[in-house]
Amino acid sequence: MIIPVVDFSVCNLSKKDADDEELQSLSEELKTAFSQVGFVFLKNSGILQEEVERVMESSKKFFLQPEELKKRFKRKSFPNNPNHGWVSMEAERLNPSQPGDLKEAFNVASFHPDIVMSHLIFHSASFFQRCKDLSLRVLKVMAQSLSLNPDVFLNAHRFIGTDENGTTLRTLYYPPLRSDTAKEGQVRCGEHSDYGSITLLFQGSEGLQVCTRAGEFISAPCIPGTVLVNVADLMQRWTSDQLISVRHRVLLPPVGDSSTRQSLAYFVQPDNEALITCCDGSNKYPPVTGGDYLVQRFSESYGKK
Ligand SMILES: O=C(O)CCC(=O)C(=O)O
Ligand SMILES: [Fe+2]
Repeated sequence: MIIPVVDFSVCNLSKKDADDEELQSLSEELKTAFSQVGFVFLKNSGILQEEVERVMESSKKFFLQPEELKKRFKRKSFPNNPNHGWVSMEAERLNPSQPGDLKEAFNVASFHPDIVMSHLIFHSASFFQRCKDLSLRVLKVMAQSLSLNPDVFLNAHRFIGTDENGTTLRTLYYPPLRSDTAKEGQVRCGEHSDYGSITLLFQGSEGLQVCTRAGEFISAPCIPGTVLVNVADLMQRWTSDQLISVRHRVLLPPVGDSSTRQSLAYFVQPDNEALITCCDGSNKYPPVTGGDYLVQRFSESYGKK
């Protein structure tokens, strides 16, 4: 199995409307990718490599600062949005059965005026908007690909970028490390599937592994200029398992490799109040609101140590 590369030109961010015929083949390609692999690379989305690099560079400056300074931005210290802020090394375990992940992260989840406008947030605010625009385009084609009302997913994503919606731009920093000093079972990012509707991922270098339907992990290549999009758990539930949310992880670097790794993940979440019911009317899963589902999933990855 390989992750397909699909040309998103017809819905490129610089374009207004797509031609129906061209949309038809794009939606078929997306449906095949999302129902069989769960992941797809989009090329010609409109988001440029320079934009990605700018956010990664300003993020790196933030992460290289002394711990004392970063602590001032700690996650859970922003009253408007408890998810906003810095996540320190080993604070999070995406696979709760393993030790804490060897990564740092900064969640950009709120743009409230009283949130300190650091350099990082300044660059990430415009990137957040670009990712929002792209996500809405992807969600629309996804609905079309399942022969649903094209607005069915969009109607539940009206408040991205406000405190009524949990969508987060997460900048991830995996510092250099010696694999032989890691704890037993410890990795850079534990095996997990994402929580929300879809995730956009921009990798600075290779390292991500994706689980196939046969249960083996394959390495996702790093293809500059593309965006890797995956289906997340709530979308799988919403589509009664027609689209699949698959597990993925980032292992330790090979022995002797002391490079840093960076990535940007844009986790798209439905609005807190949006009620997610199986779109085929099957009621295979009970309805749940976007907000309740997210709170439940967060409690698992930051749970008891
Ligand atoms: O860093 C990566 O490439 C993946 C990170 C990831 O899967 C996540 O944070 O959910
Ligand atoms: Fe993930």
